[in-house]
Amino acid sequence: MTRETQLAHWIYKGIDMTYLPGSQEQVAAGFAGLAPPQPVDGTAVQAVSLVKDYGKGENLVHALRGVDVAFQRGRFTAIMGPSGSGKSTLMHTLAGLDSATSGRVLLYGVDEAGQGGSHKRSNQANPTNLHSFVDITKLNDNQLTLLRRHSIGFIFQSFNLLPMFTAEQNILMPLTLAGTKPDREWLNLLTKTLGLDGRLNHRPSELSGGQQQRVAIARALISKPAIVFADEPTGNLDSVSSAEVLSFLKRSVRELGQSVIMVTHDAVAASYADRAIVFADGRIVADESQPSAERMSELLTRQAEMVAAGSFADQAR
Ligand SMILES: Nc1ncnc2c1ncn2[C@@H]1O[C@H](COP(=O)(O)OP(=O)(O)OP(=O)(O)O)[C@@H](O)[C@H]1O
Repeated sequence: MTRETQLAHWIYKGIDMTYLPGSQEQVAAGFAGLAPPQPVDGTAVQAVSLVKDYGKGENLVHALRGVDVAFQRGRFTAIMGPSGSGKSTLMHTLAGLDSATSGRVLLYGVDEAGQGGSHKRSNQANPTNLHSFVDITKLNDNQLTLLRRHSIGFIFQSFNLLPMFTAEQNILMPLTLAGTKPDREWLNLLTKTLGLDGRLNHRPSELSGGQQQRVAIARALISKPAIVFADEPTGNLDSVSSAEVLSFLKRSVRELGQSVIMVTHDAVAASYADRAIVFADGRIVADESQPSAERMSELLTRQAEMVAAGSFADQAR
């Protein structure tokens, strides 16, 4: 089982999905004793001095070396960088799938029950209470489960749909597991925007790769999450399906007000984003707005050359 499949299993199928009623007290414990952060207008999620080390002694690896970055609401951000630079670690730590060694991860627009703000009642993702936040590094496992279920959407490279269920059942899975009724209007808007009308009764094996990924996008958006994380969402798709999926991700940001952070190796995929961050050796080394494929290729080539020249070798581990 790959790490990605394990994560998907954990999020959508595993014991972690045992229904837990979302009580105020459960999650409120995660807010106790927190100093207010420096609010950055329009921030969806923010890493503050985020450090992640793996292993110990000779095996110590500094995957994140004190990362400070804020991701805006209603924006599409790409994270790029050479293999092993820390992209997945950042995403997993921001999403509460991996614990931080030190630092904070502030998720904004989430109320004290970890269930998102007033955006839950509208067809837009933007919460009105911009300054309500949770430091997810302070939450326990049950609190993180609730938070992920209600406020975070995930899109994986290998779709991770459940083969025995229809497209509609897969889309509704996060709500089914949470014991929540679907907002039919939102479901209709999502399936229409994603071009899934007429495909809802099909099982994953009856859908193309691109269609399966669009079902996975709808599943990620169905709970109107505060933030959506996409890990190489086009990694298993041909160029036509990739372009389709990236256009839908862009539309979900433009038209549905969603906030998307995508890890990708593909400079063309990054060019669909409003902003692209380049990672190297656990640090941000470039931050581009309105990235072009050419500019991102150039930055990635430069980083690859630095890795090949051993520029990070003295800091390795
Ligand atoms: N569970 C783990 N245990 C030990 N080291 C790990 C673990 N996960 C990641 N690392 C190490 O942390 C560093 C960052 O890894 P990470 O997977 O975040 O990089 P990445 O940029 O996402 O790479 P890729 O593009 O290849 O997926 C690497 O040196 C990696 O070997």
